[in-house]
Amino acid sequence: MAYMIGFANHFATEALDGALPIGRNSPQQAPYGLYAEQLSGTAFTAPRVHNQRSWLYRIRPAAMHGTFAPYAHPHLHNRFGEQPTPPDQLRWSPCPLPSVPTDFVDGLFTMAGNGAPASQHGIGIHLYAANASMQGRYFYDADAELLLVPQRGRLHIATEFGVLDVEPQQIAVIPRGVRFRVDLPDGASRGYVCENFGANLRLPDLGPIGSNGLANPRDFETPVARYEDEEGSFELIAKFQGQLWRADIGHSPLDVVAWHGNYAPYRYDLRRFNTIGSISYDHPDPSIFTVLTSPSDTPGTANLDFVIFPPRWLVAQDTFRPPWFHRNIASEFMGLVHGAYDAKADGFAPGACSLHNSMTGHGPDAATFEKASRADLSKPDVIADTMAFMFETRAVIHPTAQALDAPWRQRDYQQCWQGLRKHFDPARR
Ligand SMILES: O=C(O)Cc1cc(O)ccc1O
Ligand SMILES: [Fe+2]
Repeated sequence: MAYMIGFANHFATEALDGALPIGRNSPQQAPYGLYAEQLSGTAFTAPRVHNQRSWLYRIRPAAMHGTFAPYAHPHLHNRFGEQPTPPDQLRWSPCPLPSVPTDFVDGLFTMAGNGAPASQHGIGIHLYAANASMQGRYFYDADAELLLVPQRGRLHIATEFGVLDVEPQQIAVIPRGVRFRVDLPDGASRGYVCENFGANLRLPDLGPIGSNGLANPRDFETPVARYEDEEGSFELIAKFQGQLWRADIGHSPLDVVAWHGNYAPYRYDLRRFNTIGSISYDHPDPSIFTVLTSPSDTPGTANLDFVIFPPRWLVAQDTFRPPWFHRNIASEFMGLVHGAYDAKADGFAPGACSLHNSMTGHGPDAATFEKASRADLSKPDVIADTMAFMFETRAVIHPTAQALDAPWRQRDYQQCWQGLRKHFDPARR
């Protein structure tokens, strides 16, 4: 068994029998000559229900590496709102795949974001486009928990805690600080990354839905311990306070032989989401599709909601079934992993993204509106072959200058609503 099941369980796993000390975390001498090390993902004194930490039993402590020096990355940063943020609807075609060897770290491109790592709120939204596995280099993000949404190609993510294999329509979450290496078994690969500077992602409350539904805890998978005992001239890349740093490291930091605790990476297959919708009338708010949420200090007003639009039946009667026209105090960054999105007939291909900021009007394009307002509602409509998602956040999402200037930006995006005809006729009810 390569994975253990459950969301934020207290897991215990060892790659060598007896590597976990029994009955204490920090014995005078840990088994096999391992070093004991705690990794805390919440304040020591966070309420027990939210407290997350793990104990790692490793060949060398995480402190062993050279001095960090800035690592120049041309496209990755957290400087949001440096230039005016337009209230326009924004959309981008899929970003190009690299033409020269590029690994996951070098292939990151910052699209947008809000807040800041220093104040531990907000998010950074990035794309990655890469074609090479990380060779002799390891990465960690001290600023954020990472939500990875592959769109093309699988990711083989070797972490301190074990290995996560994810393919498009699955996601991976790497907690803040966890070191990892990304291998690309399929070559040219692409996807979305959300850096969550705020509270760690958790499952939303279900309220009147009851004790089952949406993303079920059993479907989250955390890797069993696996270690590398390797020495060499390697590189440790850190993201700290919005920029990258590099240090020499003489061994693989993925040297954890055993670990226990509830702060660990996990994966989830979006196709397992239990999608709930209206079986009478009206299209519900998209919060019904929340997979994971990062709460802010204001109840019900998330720092980040990760929302998906999976395959589903539309059966509502006397209802415009696709997403409605709307304006929202929250800001919405969307992507498409697979298939087509039911609010947009054209222009939103897998790998594309869109940004509808606070109070910016948006909704179905003209073609979708015309079709859905005449659809035969006596028949249920099944939306198959689709997997769109949204990073929704309470604060305005500032696109970066490089995103606004990107050649793959669709400067004519607004045109998709210009064909909406005037139907108003005071003589007709
Ligand atoms: O804007 C969008 O396409 C996302 C969205 C979908 C939906 O079903 C309802 C609201 C909403 O913001
Ligand atoms: Fe929306």
